[in-house]
Amino acid sequence: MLITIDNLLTLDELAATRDLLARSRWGSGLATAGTQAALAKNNQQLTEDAEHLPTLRHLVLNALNRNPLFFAATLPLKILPPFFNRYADQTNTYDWHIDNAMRLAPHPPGTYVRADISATLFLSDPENYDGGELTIEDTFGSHPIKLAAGSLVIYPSSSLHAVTPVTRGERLACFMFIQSMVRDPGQRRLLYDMDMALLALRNDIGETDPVIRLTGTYHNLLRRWAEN
Ligand SMILES: O=C(O)CCC(=O)C(=O)O
Ligand SMILES: [Fe+2]
Repeated sequence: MLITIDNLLTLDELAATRDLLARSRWGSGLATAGTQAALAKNNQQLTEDAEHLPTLRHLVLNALNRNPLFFAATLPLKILPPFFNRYADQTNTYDWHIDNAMRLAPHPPGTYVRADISATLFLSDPENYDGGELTIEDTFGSHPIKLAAGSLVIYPSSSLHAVTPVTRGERLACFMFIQSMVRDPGQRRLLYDMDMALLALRNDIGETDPVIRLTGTYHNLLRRWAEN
């Protein structure tokens, strides 16, 4: 399931994010790449000791946590602290890869986040760079994604994806990995569809007895499938 969320960041948050990134130094994207990803990855990334990284992470996590669509689509259990990347120099790119399944969490020490869902938050205006499409493959084909600054795409971490070379300008983004309460993408999809249909029904006809019963069924399915 590939879902976009427009305007995850407010204009003020987007401006603050860009300002902090403009005052940051970029390191090699290879810092968080495994051996296979290292062959595909040619971009830049904020290093873990970057001065503004805690503020940037706080800003993005705050925007995710207040967004009901993000919650409904991901059912987040754990979110790895977001990373920030940059593609520029007319060459940066990220070739086809699948994200690692398990990522070491900063705390508690020795624990892992299972990447069920990957997400990219676009931070540059699309007209200011060429290329840089995040291309995601699923059973329905290949989907090139290039969103307005401040908008987010989420997709299953199990999908093959790539970022095409940025041949003009710079592409700034924040990328993240989420462990869902519901591990299975098919079950997650059913819950999301049901949640959205219930939302529409509630708006159309209000909290009628069948709507209350169906909402109960949503929660009972979640109770059956959720893990923590
Ligand atoms: O830059 C992006 O949009 C995606 C980055 C990515 O796929 C990764 O870091 O694993
Ligand atoms: Fe990736």
